[in-house]
Amino acid sequence: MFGHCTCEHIKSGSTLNQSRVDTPGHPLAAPRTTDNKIGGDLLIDVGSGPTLYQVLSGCEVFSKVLLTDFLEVNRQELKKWLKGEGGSLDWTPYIQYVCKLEGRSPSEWKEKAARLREVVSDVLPIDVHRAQPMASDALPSEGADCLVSCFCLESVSPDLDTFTKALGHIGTLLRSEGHLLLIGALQESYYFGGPGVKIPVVPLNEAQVCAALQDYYCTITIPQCHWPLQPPSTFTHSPYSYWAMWVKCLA
Ligand SMILES: C[S@@+](CC[C@H](N)C(=O)[O-])C[C@H]1O[C@@H](n2cnc3c(N)ncnc32)[C@H](O)[C@@H]1O
Repeated sequence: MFGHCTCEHIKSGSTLNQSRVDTPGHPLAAPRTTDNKIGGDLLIDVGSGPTLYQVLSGCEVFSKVLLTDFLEVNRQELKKWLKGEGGSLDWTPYIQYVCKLEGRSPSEWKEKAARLREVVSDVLPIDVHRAQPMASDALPSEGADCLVSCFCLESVSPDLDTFTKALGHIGTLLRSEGHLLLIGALQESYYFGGPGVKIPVVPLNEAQVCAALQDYYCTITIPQCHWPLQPPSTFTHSPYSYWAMWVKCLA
């Protein structure tokens, strides 16, 4: 089954490490640390899983954030953290680290956690394989100002064609000229969601991802940015890099 990584896998420690945010020029920190003027009313995180690192900077520059996932168990984990319930994943070191990336004091982490809890308005179901991935009343008719999606599309798509279509489906959630912030792994064919839980991934190269994007999006505002996994990952064989791109959407 593609992409069914849950909080139990994450808690086992195999899918989460600081390399996901510990990266020079990490695009998730970029809204606050570069000249790129990304921000607005609504940010949707596509395929959140049970994780929050991907919206730790975005929550500062959007007034509303929607988290989404296919699996109820992941949505429940996110809701647990948002409600401050015990037993949820501890995001403190990540929040402190992102504060540092943003040039703030790590001691400001509590303010960031409070801001995140304030702006996340819901955690909703999504299926990127459907032409309408979310319920029609889940977002404003004009669409979101920005989408972020991390390690989702390639891990839930069995082949390039499905990946490409999924990119088009999520584009329907985005307003005209909104931004898509896409992060993923290149040349990855599997990752370990937990000990012994091998999850298949469609291996993609940069040219394939760019071609798929060009089917639906335009104006690549920041070209692709590659960075090595540091430290080398124990949960994937993806050789050297994650991949990121910011794209403006066609109407
Ligand atoms: C590799 S995980 C990535 C999670 C998170 N974004 C991260 O960076 O750690 C892929 C996520 O996609 C979700 N997923 C599986 N099938 C999906 C689908 N058809 N549509 C949207 N998300 C799906 C899984 O539940 C899982 O949380």
